[in-house]
Amino acid sequence: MALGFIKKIFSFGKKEVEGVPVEETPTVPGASPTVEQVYEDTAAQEALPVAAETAPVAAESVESQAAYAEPEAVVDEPAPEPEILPEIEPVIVEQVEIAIAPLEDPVTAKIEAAPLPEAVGEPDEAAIAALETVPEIEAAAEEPSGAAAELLEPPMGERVIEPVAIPAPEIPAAEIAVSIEPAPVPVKPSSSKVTVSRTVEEKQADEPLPVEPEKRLTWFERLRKGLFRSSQQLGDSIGSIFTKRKLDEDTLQDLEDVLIQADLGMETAIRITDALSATRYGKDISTEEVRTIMASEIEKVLGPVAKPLELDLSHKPHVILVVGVNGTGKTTTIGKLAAKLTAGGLNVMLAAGDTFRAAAIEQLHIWGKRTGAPVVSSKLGADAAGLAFDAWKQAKEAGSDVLIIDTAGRLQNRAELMEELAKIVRVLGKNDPEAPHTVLQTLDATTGQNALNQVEIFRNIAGVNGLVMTKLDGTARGGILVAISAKHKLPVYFIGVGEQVEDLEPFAARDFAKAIAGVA
Ligand SMILES: Nc1nc2c(ncn2[C@@H]2O[C@H](COP(=O)(O)OP(=O)(O)OP(=O)(O)O)[C@@H](O)[C@H]2O)c(=O)[nH]1
Repeated sequence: MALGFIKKIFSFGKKEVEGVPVEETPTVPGASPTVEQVYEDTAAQEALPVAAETAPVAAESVESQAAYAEPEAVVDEPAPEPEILPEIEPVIVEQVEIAIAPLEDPVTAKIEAAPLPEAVGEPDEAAIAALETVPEIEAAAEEPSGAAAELLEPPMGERVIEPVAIPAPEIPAAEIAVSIEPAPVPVKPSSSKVTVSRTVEEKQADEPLPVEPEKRLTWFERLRKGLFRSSQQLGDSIGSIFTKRKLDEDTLQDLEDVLIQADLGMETAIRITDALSATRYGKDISTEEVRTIMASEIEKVLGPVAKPLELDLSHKPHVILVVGVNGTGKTTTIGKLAAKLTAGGLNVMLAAGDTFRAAAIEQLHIWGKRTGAPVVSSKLGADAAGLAFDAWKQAKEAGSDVLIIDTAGRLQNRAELMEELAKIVRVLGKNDPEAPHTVLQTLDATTGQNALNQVEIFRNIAGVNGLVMTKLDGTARGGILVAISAKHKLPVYFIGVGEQVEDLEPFAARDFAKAIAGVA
């Protein structure tokens, strides 16, 4: 990849959603295709290296790769789920009254083979029961006395043929349908009734068809679903404010309170109420109109921060340090991001800077295998800053384009841990005064107001210069991102909308604003 001192900007463009125009990604003439171009190529996406076998062999210098050469099972091959089979219970569907004739002719039972959906697997008790009963019925018919007499002249006036277990291998139950037909037998005139459970055949007709695997929602559907609850609550509150009331000082004040409660922040709340009063003061206004103006104002706040991630590849490696509170999705985001970058043809190296948790190191190795990115790690409890320093050297030697460093999650109020983070930043600067070039903070969308404080402190300590909001597919409260954007104006590069490798999407202001406001 031609680099030199040319500053190449790699940006991840936005896909057009519901009529939103695609933003053009600036490219340098003659430069290699941008990540956006490659990423948007579906074939390239599909060719995303996932299996460990497709991963290039990690650099020899990478420590502990051997230690993490786990069995295949560690990587993302889920064990096949046992088939969930519809349980068929014997049900007496219909009672058939049969006049029993003298026992001259046999009562027959017929077994028919009929293909069933694959989903049926276990031997059906009623089918087995009926099959088991056949020889008994036939035998009884040949010998009218004894067993037949018992079967055909039930003492209680009703008879249910009882199931008897038979060995499954002899009867491929998945392919058997059984019907027991009392006719064509001349039967004994009698008031006796035989109740036949025509269970299996009848029941099959009622059985649900094989269920198709659930269709995965698109990222935008997951975003909407994640924000649905909060946008619905917002809509309900707005509806209750404006029912039979005009837009006046009181309703505007009530609306402002509701918007603040939805984490949108004072600044944006005032912005929305100002926009409303400018055009609709003293008039009736519907919830839909309020929602539409709200979406438009939120988009104005988010538009300037919805930016593609820029990689300055005149620095080799471009260092991305990923920081944030515990469990906000740092490691997962690193894995997703590495997948995007490697799919775009970049050489990526990962560094397991969370030296506190063995599971975190292991998790990063798994992502490394999936994405074909070598992972630098050290033993548990090692100095994280030292690890970051070594990782940079190894990335330099290996000619990596990008080094992504994971860090231990920490609460922003843990001074000693925050100091450790500051040390990582300082140490990286010894190798390359401008490193880390990108300090990415992950924010959990299910967190409310606290996220504002998290950004404040991580920004001061580690120089955060970009954000990723994760878990927007959960029960998310996305409003806080609006407040953070209004206050910090930090670029928001991506949103996380699931746990899978492909569930990282470029942040699109209009989509997000509409999802929060609940506008179609
Ligand atoms: N639903 C959903 N889950 C996510 C998303 N991103 C991360 N997660 C999950 O959140 C959990 C925590 O993610 P991690 O990547 O381990 O978070 P972390 O910040 O590295 O955690 P620590 O190392 O403990 O600080 C995991 O179960 C992830 O699968 C997302 O966008 N959507």
